[in-house]
Amino acid sequence: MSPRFLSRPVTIASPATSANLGPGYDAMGLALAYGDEITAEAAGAGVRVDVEGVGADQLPTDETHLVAASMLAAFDAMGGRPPGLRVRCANRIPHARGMGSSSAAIVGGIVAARELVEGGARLLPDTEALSLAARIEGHPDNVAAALLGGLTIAWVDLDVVEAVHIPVEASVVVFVPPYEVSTDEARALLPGDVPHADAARNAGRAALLVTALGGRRELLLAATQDDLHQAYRSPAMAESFEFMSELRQNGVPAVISGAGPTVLTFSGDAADTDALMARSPTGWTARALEATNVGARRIHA
Ligand SMILES: Nc1ncnc2c1ncn2[C@@H]1O[C@H](COP(=O)(O)OP(=O)(O)OP(=O)(O)O)[C@@H](O)[C@H]1O
Ligand SMILES: N[C@@H](CCO)C(=O)O
Repeated sequence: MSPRFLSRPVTIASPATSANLGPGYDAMGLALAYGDEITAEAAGAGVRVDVEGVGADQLPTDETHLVAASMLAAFDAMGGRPPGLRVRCANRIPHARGMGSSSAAIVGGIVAARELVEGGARLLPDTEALSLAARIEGHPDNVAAALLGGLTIAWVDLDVVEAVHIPVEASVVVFVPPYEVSTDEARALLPGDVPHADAARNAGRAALLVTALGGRRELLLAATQDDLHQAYRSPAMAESFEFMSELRQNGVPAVISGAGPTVLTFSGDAADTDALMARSPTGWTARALEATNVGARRIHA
């Protein structure tokens, strides 16, 4: 039976996310208090998307737009689509930089669709929304953090994606370079196999990271060491890899954010944050951000 669509527009705030956090490749994600807003309404006929901010004049304006496509997939999962859909995106998350722009679009779209359907939360609960979002994105780490907020650890059993949400307090600085690297390009650089010793080391560091982010800040440098993906990807992001390595040599817990090329550091008090911001390479944008324990959510109507 086709669902009943609500007539009022909804606005969703969808957070940026940093995946991997060093050793947690394809599993760990952290939601950041910075993001995009999506306003959507089941109205008119056909699909129309307006974009302001990042991606305006570049992104499609029809049903192939990632937010619209994710909304349509969510409507299908809930039993049917409305005759028309109007979407307005106010984008702040930079694209193809490793800050989870595609996950914010996918999860924001799914949550918007859910809010436009009577009983949407029952028809598409978080458990199912997460698997749907991960299917669209191709891996679960960013979408889990975008949906649930906080620090998330996601895993996949057959086709079902599950995740735990761990509330955290964390301050970070993101250093966004002026160049893009798409996730597809960064994933294509990874080898099919890795040495057993590297995998074993990563497992230990990822486990340690949960404790480090739980308050044992002195462990963060050791806990963010990665041997599975960052170095393999360095040919596509040489400046980022070099900057991250230099920071780590100076004792700063720095990682490549997501699939890169943004570099993320965990920071301490305001003075530490200011000192880190001052190290931003010329032409890059440094931003001090807090983690948020809230995922994509309705903020108006
Ligand atoms: N708000 C958006 N609206 C529509 N399409 C988007 C939006 N954000 C991202 N995209 C699409 O996703 C692409 C970027 O996705 P990609 O997975 O390569 O990087 P990312 O999500 O920014 O980084 P990462 O996954 O490493 O954190 C963009 O080039 C665009 O095609
Ligand atoms: N785990 C993913 C995150 C980027 O979306 C990767 O590193 O490719």
